[in-house]
Amino acid sequence: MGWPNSSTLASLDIFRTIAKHGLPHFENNYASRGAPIFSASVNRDISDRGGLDWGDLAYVRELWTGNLTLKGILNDDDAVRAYQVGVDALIVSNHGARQLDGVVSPLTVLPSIVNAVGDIPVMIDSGFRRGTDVLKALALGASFVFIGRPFGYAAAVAGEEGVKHAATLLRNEIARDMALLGITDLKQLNSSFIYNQLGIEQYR
Ligand SMILES: Cc1cc2nc3c(=O)[nH]c(=O)nc-3n(C[C@H](O)[C@H](O)[C@H](O)COP(=O)(O)O)c2cc1C
Repeated sequence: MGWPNSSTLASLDIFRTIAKHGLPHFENNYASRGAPIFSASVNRDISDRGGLDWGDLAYVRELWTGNLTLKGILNDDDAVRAYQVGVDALIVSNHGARQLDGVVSPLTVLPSIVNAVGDIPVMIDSGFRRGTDVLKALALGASFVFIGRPFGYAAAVAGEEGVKHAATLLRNEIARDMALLGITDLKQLNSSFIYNQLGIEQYR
């Protein structure tokens, strides 16, 4: 198979887009056109999101009619604000504690966020490693639990087989833990499965 000829290339959407708008470029910081996206020798500035605010979320909501999920929520006020803007779901997350030092653990704030915006799915990630971690989050009201780095590590060690193996370990742990808790369906989980040592109101 040879290199596609020019008429094949022109029929590809990506080339039509590049022809019309130029090479893709980051525009989430400044409106001015930055460095080309394909460059080995450029200092990028994609870490400062200080220019983004709730108005941007409202704008995205206006433009995007599909499902909109907002990730990175860690307190009730932000959850309620996002809900009022019209997001369809939230992910309570500190991005794996890889961003701000000293940030709160998502599991700690989950019950209160679920309490604040209970009628949209509230999902969670950051630091979930074992079957019991997943079950704790579900018991505290999470609709879904995401796991990041463990699958990255599994892929690094053994590729697709590694990821399948990691998923199997987790699935087996969850099944065993459910048996140990005496439940047959995840829907049976609720906050009464968590011993509320601190007496936190929203756990009840
Ligand atoms: C290498 C790496 C890059 C990431 N990049 C982003 C990102 O660009 N945006 C984002 O919202 N989260 C990002 N995350 C965070 C993940 O989406 C996710 O929230 C986190 O890995 C979940 O925590 P866990 O890895 O402890 O399971 C990144 C995580 C890793 C490990």
